[in-house]
Amino acid sequence: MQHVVNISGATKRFHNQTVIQSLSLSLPSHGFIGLVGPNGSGKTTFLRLLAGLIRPDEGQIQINGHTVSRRINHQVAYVAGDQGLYDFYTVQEMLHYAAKVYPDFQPSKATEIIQSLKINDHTKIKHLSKGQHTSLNIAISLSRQVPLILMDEPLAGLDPVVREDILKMFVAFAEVEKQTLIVSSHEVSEIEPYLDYVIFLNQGQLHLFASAEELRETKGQSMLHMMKEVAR
Ligand SMILES: Nc1ncnc2c1ncn2[C@@H]1O[C@H](COP(=O)(O)OP(=O)(O)OP(=O)(O)O)[C@@H](O)[C@H]1O
Repeated sequence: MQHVVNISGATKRFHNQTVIQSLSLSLPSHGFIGLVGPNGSGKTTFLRLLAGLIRPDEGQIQINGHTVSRRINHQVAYVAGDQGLYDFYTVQEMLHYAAKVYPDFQPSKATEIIQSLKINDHTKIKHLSKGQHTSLNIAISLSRQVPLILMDEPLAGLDPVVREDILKMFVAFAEVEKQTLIVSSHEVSEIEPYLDYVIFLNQGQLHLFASAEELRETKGQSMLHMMKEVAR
């Protein structure tokens, strides 16, 4: 199997707290991966390490053979909260900006996604609802031809209708046959049906990395159930 991510013995500490502990893991070069684990298990830190926003104190992280640093953003799209959009732009101006900044950006795909979301592209970013704001941010990432897309809790704080729209957007527009999409979520049962693989973190350690199908068949229990067991 080809791997897009190779992590070997990665450890990350903040002050004296070890947040990611001797983590080793290789991730396939395509598929939808759910990153789950109890609060404080290190999910955000894990994604920030992959995005090159922070460095491991020990160990190695490589994406397609390149050691991760801030310059890795030509290989990685990263979505976290409200970051990345400029309030004073219209949606259309934001897409033009993305096309300038990211050589891999596909404007026609972005336009198609925006239309499917029924967002008017003349609207100023600051006038978008929270759901539209998040959806636009995700749409921009899904329009990049990068091997790895990372999303930190993209469903957090959104109502069920918007969450479902975002999940539909993943299904319709993520190119999981040639890209790897990693999405962290507390809403495990909500994303579970869409997943190809699951990364389970607990107290900064890799509890489990497995194919979702295998888990459903062999464990015969839901991921939510497993997460509750681990958190106990
Ligand atoms: N920049 C930082 N400085 C100090 N401590 C940090 C920093 N970032 C994370 N931590 C600590 O690392 C631990 C893991 O945090 P992280 O946000 O990675 O977990 P998480 O699994 O994403 O949590 P949640 O599910 O609550 O969002 C927490 O105890 C947190 O306080």
